[in-house]
Amino acid sequence: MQAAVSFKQFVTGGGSLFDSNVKRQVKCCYPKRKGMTISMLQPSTNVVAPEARDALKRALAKKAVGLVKSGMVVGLGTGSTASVATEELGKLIKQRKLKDVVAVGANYQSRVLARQFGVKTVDLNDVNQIDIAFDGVDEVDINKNLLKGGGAAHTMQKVLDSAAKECIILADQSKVVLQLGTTFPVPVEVLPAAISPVLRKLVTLGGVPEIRSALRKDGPVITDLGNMIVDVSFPNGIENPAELEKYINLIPGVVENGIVSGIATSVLVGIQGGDDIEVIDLADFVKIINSQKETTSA
Ligand SMILES: O=C[C@H](O)[C@H](O)[C@H](O)COP(=O)(O)O
Repeated sequence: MQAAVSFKQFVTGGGSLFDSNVKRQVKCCYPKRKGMTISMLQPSTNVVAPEARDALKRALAKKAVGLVKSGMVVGLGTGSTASVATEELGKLIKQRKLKDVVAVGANYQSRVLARQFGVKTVDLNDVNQIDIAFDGVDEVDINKNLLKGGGAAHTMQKVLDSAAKECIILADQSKVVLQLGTTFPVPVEVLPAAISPVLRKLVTLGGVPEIRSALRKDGPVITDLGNMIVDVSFPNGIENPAELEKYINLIPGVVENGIVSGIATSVLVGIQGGDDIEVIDLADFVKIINSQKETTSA
């Protein structure tokens, strides 16, 4: 918990699939799936109530760990969703439903949690490969481009996620957006000694950079890797995530940024309708949205 600089200052208008034109179309006629009234999705606000959010995270986590097989090396992401997945993984190991599973944690916190939940951790450099990685996300678009780094851990998350044969992203419905960068800034990890020139370069890319301040400590957030985090808002959203990801990383002094294109192999979306929770693939979620657009425009 270190974001003393509220993300709200970066909000440039809703970027959710349920906002803008799509919002009005989906609002009244969201279809039923398996008897579930998804019209309860509350598209007008696209806010998932905190109680529902916890239930969605749990459902996502259970679905994700169901993909793990005995003997696998698992990559553990960070954040509240990935933490629940670690907890669920620990349960399966404790119940002996999974054997010989080891995990690589993306940061200090994920390793601590793994040990707490009885998941054996190993160093990334001690394994030949990661079989499957789970991770949360701040935003995901319909092409599986991700925006990560709300917890300032995106650099090692990207290393783990890209090293994994399968990278499974866990997102509740509020994380799915039409365009990245509309509700979150892009976190950029920067060498402290290079902070000023990097800030200037980020402005030339059209960004509005702000150094992330620590909570309950004066001064900036310092990452597990000893660097600073600059949150860069893009007032019109991000048109080409893969391109911007590359351009930011080309700035000398930048360690890594939170745009993740071309790495997620699967995105699981947790949706809620009333008391019902369901986890579906992003592609199916998009199909539902598109079918509604067709229905309403017919
Ligand atoms: O650095 C943090 C990560 O990118 C998290 O995966 C992301 O912030 C999502 O976190 P949460 O699952 O708590 O919403």
